[in-house]
Formats: sequence, structure tokens, C-alpha cells
Amino acid sequence: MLHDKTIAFLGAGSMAEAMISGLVKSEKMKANQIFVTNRSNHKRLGALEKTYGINGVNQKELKLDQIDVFILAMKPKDVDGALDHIRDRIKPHQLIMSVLAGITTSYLEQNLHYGQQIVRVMPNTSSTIGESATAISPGQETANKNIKLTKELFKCIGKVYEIEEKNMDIFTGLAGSGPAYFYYLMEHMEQEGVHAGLDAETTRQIIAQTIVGAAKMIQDQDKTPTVLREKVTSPNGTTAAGLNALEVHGGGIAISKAVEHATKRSKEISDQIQESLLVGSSKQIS
Ligand SMILES: NC(=O)C1=CN([C@@H]2O[C@H](COP(=O)(O)OP(=O)(O)OC[C@H]3O[C@@H](n4cnc5c(N)ncnc54)[C@H](O)[C@@H]3O)[C@@H](O)[C@H]2O)C=CC1
Ligand SMILES: O=C(O)[C@@H]1CCC=N1
Repeated sequence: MLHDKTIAFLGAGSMAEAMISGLVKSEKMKANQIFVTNRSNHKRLGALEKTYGINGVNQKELKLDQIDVFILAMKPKDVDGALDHIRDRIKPHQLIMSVLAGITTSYLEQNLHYGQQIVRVMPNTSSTIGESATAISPGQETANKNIKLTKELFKCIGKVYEIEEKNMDIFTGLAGSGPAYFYYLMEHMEQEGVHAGLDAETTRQIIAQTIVGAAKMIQDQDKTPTVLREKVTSPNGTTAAGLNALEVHGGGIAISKAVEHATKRSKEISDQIQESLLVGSSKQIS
């Protein structure tokens, strides 16, 4: 299905680049099938074009009728500008995928014409190397063939989970924001390695391999994290000492709170945007 489709990213930031990079690397699409545009930063479009061989096009020059799939990839607060730009220039069969945190399919449906094909998507930046955990939830009117197309597209850059839209906020808290928690953990582990005398690059690779190994154990073995954690933990050994310090210093609670607050923020963005629609005011997404 993908081989004859054209895709345009509206928004040329970190997430668009992660998806573009993954798609080009997957070789499931040709670079000339991919377009990217933004509001005004032409230099950025040129850089993406040069790096990935895709088409970086000024917004006014993008021929909307030649695009099969639009991927909204601007900040949630900028969504209206993008919808205003495309609403009357696209046909209902053209598929809109949105990766915007907190922006619901119903919001998109209310702000586009009836019957517009819409899928809400939450990828993460590991799309860059084809390792995203991506959730998708279709809109009310979205045809099965478009849900299939969305899955096919995002399978090029990782694993895809079709979920009920009410679970998009928690998915965002876990997987959309998730890579940042692991990077934060790695930053702290690296500091300790360096403090003890290892060089930073070696420490980083040691930590990365440790995380990859732990993640693959979960993926490949039918065991829970609790069982696997217990296997590492010798009585009165080093791991017990490390885990005890984590517990004493609120490590478990901190991790839970990170997920909880990111999830809450996703919900808050949805509420703010829906509220502004109800009162007809200009958007106040903080
Ligand atoms: N960064 C991440 O890890 C993830 C981000 N997302 C979502 O992706 C979206 C983009 O995030 P980032 O790439 O991090 O932001 P960013 O700030 O790096 O990029 C936003 C881009 O949108 C462009 N833009 C703004 N208004 C526009 C308009 N009306 N038309 C076309 N382009 C427009 C900007 O010029 C910029 O290129 C957000 O809505 C975010 O919730 C989703 C999953 C993960
Ligand atoms: O921080 C954000 O709002 C975006 C959404 C998920 C990851 N990054």
C-alpha cells in the first residue's frame, strides 16, 4: 500500500525528523514520496532535504492535492494554524495522521470537514532507528483501509499498538515521553561511572548495553520484571544494596510520578483545547 503513497509532514521539528529518518532507513518508501514543510524556517527544510533526500517544501508551495497522507507534527498549541491551512484545500479521502500530544480525534473532526479521514498516533523518538512504540486510535469515520495504512506506515519505524483513544494519555505518559526517563536515568548512571574513574563514552555504552539487555529479556522471555529483578538480586549482595538505596530515596515513587504527571499533562492539553473550542475563544494552551 505504501509504495504509491505520498506523505507530507506539517511541522519539521524533532518528531518529524525522527519519523522521516526511520522511514527513509526502512527503505519501505522512497525519499521522493516524502514531503516536509513548516511555517517559516526554510533553512531547516533545506537541512532535512540534504540529510534524508526528501522534499523540503515551503508551506505555500506544497501541492496539497498531490498528497495522500498528512502527518500533523507541530506543537499542540499550533494545531489550529495548520488546520486552517488545510481544511478547505483537502478532500475527505485524504488521510490526516496527528502525532500531537493531547489533541483528540474529536477535536480534529470538529475542526475539519465531515468525513475527513483521521488517525491519532503517538510515536516516540526511537522512530529514528525503527524502534518506536507507537499507539494509534482512529477517528469515528475512518475507513479500515486507512487504519491498515497507518499501521503499515508506523510498522516501518517500530511496533504498533491499536488502543482505545481514552488510553492515549497514559500511553503518552509511558511511551511517548518514556525515552526521556531512560535518558535521565542514563545521565545519572553515567555521572556515577565518570565519578568513579571510567571515561564517559565507555560508561555510556556499558549503560546502554545494560538497558538493551534488560529490555530484550522482557521481550524474549515470558517473565515479569519482578521475577527478573529477583534473579539479579542476591541476598545481601550489591543489587540489594542498590535497590534499597532506590527505595529509601524514593526511586519507585519518582518513576510512578513521572508517568502520572506526563499522563496528566496530556489530559490537561486535551481539556484546555476542548474548553477553548466550547467557549469559542482563542486557544490558551500553556
Ligand atoms: N518530541 C517527541 O518526543 C514527541 C513529540 N510528539 C508530538 O509531536 C509534535 C511536535 O513535537 P516536536 O517535534 O518535539 O516539536 P518541535 O517544536 O521540534 O517542532 C514543531 C514544528 O512545527 C512547525 N510548525 C508550527 N506551526 C506550524 C504550522 N501551522 N504548519 C506547519 N508547521 C508548523 C515548527 O516550525 C516546527 O518545525 C508535538 O505536538 C508533540 O506533542 C509526539 C510524540 C513524541
Ligand atoms: O513532551 C511532549 O509534549 C512530547 C509528547 C510526547 C513526547 N514529547
